[in-house]
Amino acid sequence: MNVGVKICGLTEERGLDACLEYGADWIGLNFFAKSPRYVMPVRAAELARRTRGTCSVCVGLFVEPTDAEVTAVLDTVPLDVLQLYTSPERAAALARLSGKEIWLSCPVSSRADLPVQCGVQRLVIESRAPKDASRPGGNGLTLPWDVTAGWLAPAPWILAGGLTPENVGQAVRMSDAPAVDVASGVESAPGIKTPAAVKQFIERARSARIA
Ligand SMILES: O=C(O)c1ccccc1N[C@@H]1O[C@H](COP(=O)(O)O)[C@@H](O)[C@H]1O
Repeated sequence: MNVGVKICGLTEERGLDACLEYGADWIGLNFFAKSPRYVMPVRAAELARRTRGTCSVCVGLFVEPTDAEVTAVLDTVPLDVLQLYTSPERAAALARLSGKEIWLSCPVSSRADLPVQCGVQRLVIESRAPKDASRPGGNGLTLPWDVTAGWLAPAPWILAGGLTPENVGQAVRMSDAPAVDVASGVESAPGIKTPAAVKQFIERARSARIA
């Protein structure tokens, strides 16, 4: 099975064009204002429109958003999916409000943290941020990849946290992840993706199970 790839935190065309050229399945736009990868909705709309007519799907990332924040972004940006850092109950409410496909981020540090049920379309299994971190993701931290081996996932899922072109192959093999997500691991600075790293990340994720 082909490993799906999401590249998250795009802020500029050069990085985005690399993601489209090398066939990223999902393009992440970050609407968490405290993130160095935050994009204003008007700018995000320009980037999202560039993906139309390609095979890549646009994902908007939100941290504990209000209804008004989500509605304002959706009024401007043609998003396909909402990736949420919130509770399952709030995710369900935002699914009803937006009518969009919902992904829910699940912070994981051990097997006990893995969800056994799920009311969303996809789970993002991600390293738990340190208590003093300013954001719940995008910190470049890995989780122990073998925690998901043998897990009966209640929904499709994606592995995130500290992935790089150098470690993504081992991460896919150890975790058995069907898809992977990267932000900081393919950047020269927050939000600025390196085309060669994007290419290498996608190639190595895709060939991980063949190697
Ligand atoms: O990237 C951010 O700044 C960010 C801010 C708030 C929540 C999530 C964020 N990023 C997401 O975190 C994971 C892992 O990122 P990394 O590869 O470890 O840098 C990924 O899903 C990003 O989209």
